[in-house]
Order: sequence, then structure tokens, then C-alpha cells
Amino acid sequence: MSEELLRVEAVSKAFGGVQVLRDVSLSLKGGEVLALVGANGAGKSTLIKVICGAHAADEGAIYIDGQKQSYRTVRDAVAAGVAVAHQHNMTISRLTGAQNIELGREPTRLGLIDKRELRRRAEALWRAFDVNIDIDAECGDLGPGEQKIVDILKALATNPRILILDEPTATLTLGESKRLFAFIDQLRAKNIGVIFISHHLQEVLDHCDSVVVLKDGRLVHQGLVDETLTREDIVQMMIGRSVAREKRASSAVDGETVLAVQNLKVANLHVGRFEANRGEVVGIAGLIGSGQTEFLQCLAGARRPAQTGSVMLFDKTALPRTVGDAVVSGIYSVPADRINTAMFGALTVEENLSSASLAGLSSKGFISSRMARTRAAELISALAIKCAGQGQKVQELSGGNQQKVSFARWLSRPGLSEASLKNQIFLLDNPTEGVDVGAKAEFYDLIGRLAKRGGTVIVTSAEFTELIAICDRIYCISDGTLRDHFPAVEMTEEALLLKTN
Ligand SMILES: Nc1ncnc2c1ncn2[C@@H]1O[C@H](COP(=O)(O)OP(=O)(O)OP(=O)(O)O)[C@@H](O)[C@H]1O
Repeated sequence: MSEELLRVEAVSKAFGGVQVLRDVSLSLKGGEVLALVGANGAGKSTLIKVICGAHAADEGAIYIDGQKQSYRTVRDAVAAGVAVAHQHNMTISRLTGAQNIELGREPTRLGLIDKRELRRRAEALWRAFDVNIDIDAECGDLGPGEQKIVDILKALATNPRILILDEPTATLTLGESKRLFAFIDQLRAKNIGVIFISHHLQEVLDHCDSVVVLKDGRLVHQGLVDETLTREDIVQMMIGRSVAREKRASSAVDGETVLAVQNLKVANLHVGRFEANRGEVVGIAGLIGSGQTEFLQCLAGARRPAQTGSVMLFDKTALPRTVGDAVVSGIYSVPADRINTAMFGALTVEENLSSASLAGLSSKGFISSRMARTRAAELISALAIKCAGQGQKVQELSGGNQQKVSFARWLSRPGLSEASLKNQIFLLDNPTEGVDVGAKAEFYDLIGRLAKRGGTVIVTSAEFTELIAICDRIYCISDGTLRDHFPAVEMTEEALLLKTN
């Protein structure tokens, strides 16, 4: 590793009186892959935004190559050699990989886009990083792991010396993540300094050189990743307690089938046979983009399948036609794209938490604001949602805390009481994406409690270890078909990978 490339010195930042970063200092060398970890709301994204010019620090300074930076915009930071690849896929599906890589920087000739030069530039980058993807294919035809690499190449097209990767593996399966790490090794070899944000602590230990831990806006640790540092050490530093990784006790499945689907077709998926029982947590394992999201959308009334086949859903023989029908039938959904589709960013935490259960919070036609407040307070405490108060706008929360609100919205409907949830189905599409280890444990506990009360939970996850830990049975999607299922206790991550490839 070479000389110090980036130095963050005593940076502090507050929003509206809430201190989010306190006196944070860290250092990054060329060729170093530095992991930035911390619980949801610890201040990781805010720190990144200060480094990449999106926020100005209240106090402190950023140095690159020992030079104090005075940049005020993202463009200034790019000019100084800083680039960011954001967590959510920013590629445009109808453009090719090459067009995405050069998006916003297209070379022109006689006032028109010079397609040949554009292709040449993208290819030069592609060759420099020895990437094994088709840059002439439309991004919509690439897998999520390949799209992530296109996103990173797009950031690299600005020729940065410091590259920030914000949760790049959050939606990738293990195989896709491995490919991404091989790519990160190339960045290291080219002496690029990488800041890597992740909630997957094992990959931090396996692939990063050093780690910085933030807790409540303070830096509590910066050090090398070596054999003496364990996952448990990092968890302790992040949340001040340890989090067990044991399996949840299997729920009291009473065997009564509440949902059975045969021969359904949706997107690129054929559902040969799928069943879910009362009191059961059923997992669906598949590579991202295998059709599991679309299948859950059909069950939630948000999409019509191309072919319905035969259906048994409680006492009906059809799937819900609308989301409203589904909710009336007792089917609640936490969709994958929840931040855009299932939340009201401009409304408060309390309003979002109440929005799925207004009828239950009403008396004589009026919403009881006392009941809404009490219910919201219960949920905020049960899921440890970090917010300045119930009145804070959801768009001001950290990404992980927004996820928690979207999950909790549907929990506010049945409530956290011990009432039976028989004939209620919860559809959770990758529910713990972006959520920290402590909150994950709370989610698993809540999922177990929903099943114990007789509810049926159907869940997908990019993390197969998570499915093994929380499910009773797991269906696997292989060759575009969902049919085979296995008891979770008999599964390993490797076995699931083989069955879904
Ligand atoms: N624009 C804003 N206005 C008010 N508060 C904000 C704003 N942006 C961030 N915050 C607050 O700053 C704190 C830190 O948020 P940040 O997004 O940096 O956390 P994070 O560590 O990236 O979390 P996550 O793992 O959930 O993504 C949160 O409590 C959040 O509510």
C-alpha cells in the first residue's frame, strides 16, 4: 500500500439540531480497501456525502494527497478524484453497458453523439479492468451482479483515485458477490483507494484491508482487518452488545394449507407447485431476478400472472385482483422496492406507521390520534427505529431505518399483541436488505412471532444463510421453475447455491 490518499479530519455535521457526525477522523491509502460499518443511522451515508461533496461539513476538513479540499459540490469532488457507486442500481435498462458507462459524458462530433468514440472509451475501461461482461448488451438483459459492475465502471470512467462503494452487495447472491470482489481486487492492484460500506460483516473480514466502525456519529474504531478481529468484535463495537446467530425455533405449523398454487406463469418464472401452511415460514431461494419478486406481487394483487393455473387461497380459488382485495383477504406485503412503492417520504414516521391500519385506529369514523401515537411508539421501540421523534419525516431517516418503517407499517395492522393471526399471510421480499445486524435479529424475532401466532410468512432473501435461519421450508427456483422444496434444517448455503444455479 502507498502513501495516505485521503484524510478526513475532525468532521462534524448536524441536521436541524441533531448531531449526526461528531469529530470523525480517518485515513485511506492508495490500494487500500477500507470497510465503513455501523448500525442503521450511525452516520455512514452522511460521512460519505461529506467526502463526495454532496454535504458540506459543519466543522473539520477533507484532505486529498495532503491538500485541503474546499469543494462545495459533487462535481468539485469528482474533479478532485472522488467517485461514488450508489447502493441502488443506477443503470438504465434500455441502454447498453457502454452507453451507461459513458452516460452524461458522451463524446460528440459535429453536435451529435460520437457512438464510435463512446464505444472505444467504454471498451478501454472494460479492457483496463478485464471485465467479463458484454458491454454491447442492454443493461436490462444483464444480471444484477453484472449491472453492479457496469455501475462501478461508470464511476471509474471519471478516473477517480478514491472510489466509494455504498452497499454494493446488498442485493447480490454469494456467487455474484464473489465476482464483485474479484473486481475490487483489480481496483486495489491499480492503487485506487476504496471505501466499502456493508452490513455483511463476514465479507468485510474476508475482503477488506481495514475497518472503520461508526457508532452514533462517532468513530469508535479504525484498524487493520487481521486474524485477531472477529465478527463478534465488530458487532460489539457497532451496537454495544452481541447478537446471536442461532436458528429460530421452528414454529408450531399446524399443517393446514392456506395457499396452494399450481402451474402459474409470471415473468420468466413457472411455478410448478407452491404451498404454504398456517403458522409456517416459507422461503423462496433463487438468483435475484428469477421471478420471485413478480410471484409475490401476484400473491399480493399487484400484478396479474401470464397464466394463472389452479389456486387455493383460504376459501377462494383465485388470487386477489388488486392490492386492496389482498389486504381485505388478510394478505400483507412488504415489497422489494418499498422505499419507492410502499412509503410516503414526505409524511412523518407516525403517519407512515398508521397508514396501513387506519380502520383499526378509528373509532366512530374518526382516527384516534392517541391510539396512533401509542401504536407508533410501540413499533419504534420494538424495531429500535432511530428517529428524532414520531414527527420526523421518513425521507430524513437513514436507509435502514426507512426499511424498518416500511416493515413496521404492516405490523401495525395486526398489532404486536398476542391475538391470533390465523388466515393472515405476510409476503416479505428481501426484507432485511440494508438492515444492520442488530435490527436483523429483531426482524427474525418478529417473523418468528408472526408464525407462532398462526400467521403464514412467505419470504425471499438474497442471503441464503438468512433463509436457512428463519424458515421452516425453502422452495428453490432452478431452470426458471419453482417446485422443489426442502426442510430448512437440512439445508446449507452451498446446497442452496447448487440448487438455484
Ligand atoms: N437530511 C437529513 N435531515 C435530517 N436528518 C438526517 C438527514 N440525513 C440524515 N439524517 C439523520 O442522520 C442520521 C444518520 O443517517 P445516515 O443515513 O448517515 O446513517 P447510515 O449509517 O448511513 O444508516 P443506514 O445503515 O441505515 O444506511 C440518521 O439518524 C438520520 O435520520
